[in-house]
Amino acid sequence: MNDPQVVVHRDGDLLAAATAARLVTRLVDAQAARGHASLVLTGGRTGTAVLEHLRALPALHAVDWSKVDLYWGDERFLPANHPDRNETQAREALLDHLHLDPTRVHAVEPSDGRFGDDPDAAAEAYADVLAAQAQPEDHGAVPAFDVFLLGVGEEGHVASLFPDSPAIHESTRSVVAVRNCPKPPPTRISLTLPAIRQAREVWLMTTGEAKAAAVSMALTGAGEIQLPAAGATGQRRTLWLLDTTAASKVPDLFTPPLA
Ligand SMILES: O=C1O[C@H](COP(=O)(O)O)[C@@H](O)[C@H](O)[C@H]1O
Repeated sequence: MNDPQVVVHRDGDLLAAATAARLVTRLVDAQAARGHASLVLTGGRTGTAVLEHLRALPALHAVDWSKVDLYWGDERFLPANHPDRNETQAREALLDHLHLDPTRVHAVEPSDGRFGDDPDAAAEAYADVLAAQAQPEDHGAVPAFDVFLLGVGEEGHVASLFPDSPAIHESTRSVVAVRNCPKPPPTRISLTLPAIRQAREVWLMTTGEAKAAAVSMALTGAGEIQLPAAGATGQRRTLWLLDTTAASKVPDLFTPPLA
């Protein structure tokens, strides 16, 4: 497994702007290599801020967005177009302003969708979507995503994998229904750690003093059951993108002083 890399930005706005620029470069490189790219989106404040910055970036159009497969690492299980759905927020922040191929936008079923109010059926259907997109060279039940974006909760959750919840113990399925979440809404759909770990690159992004303890523990040997962010790693790269306050408890080893 690769060692995590840590990049610290002066504040949250700069972090979101720099991550947006980094994302354009990564997607352009993937398309140059294979003709297409894949990106897993996250909900939450930092994830949405990155998409807003992307929208304003002139280099945005260096990416051929019609050849980007978009997925969500987790979704709040709510009716279609609900303002709290991660999909709705991503569409408003960026996706509605791009020329996407709708067949490459892989959203999680809403609670008033094909499976009605049955999160297990919606989770199973999303696992089928991911399996259908996985290529033999991906060696797994989900695609080897180019970039998997993740926010990090104060208690160390990533996607909708909360500490010591049934979902964080999942070792075979790629997508699960999550109930009784400590953060509203209580019912969600989430990719699991085995699915996250299929990604080429995992980028964990967070800001603020309230996240500092979780970030520090994840980087210094916490177990993934108690601190799910500790188990979110990429095949080629695991990148922590932080502002100075979220990084304030990270040992110097990870954040060498600038030359
Ligand atoms: O509810 C969620 O929260 C996390 C973290 O959000 P943040 O606002 O603290 O950045 C997010 O990663 C997840 O996708 C989302 O469903």
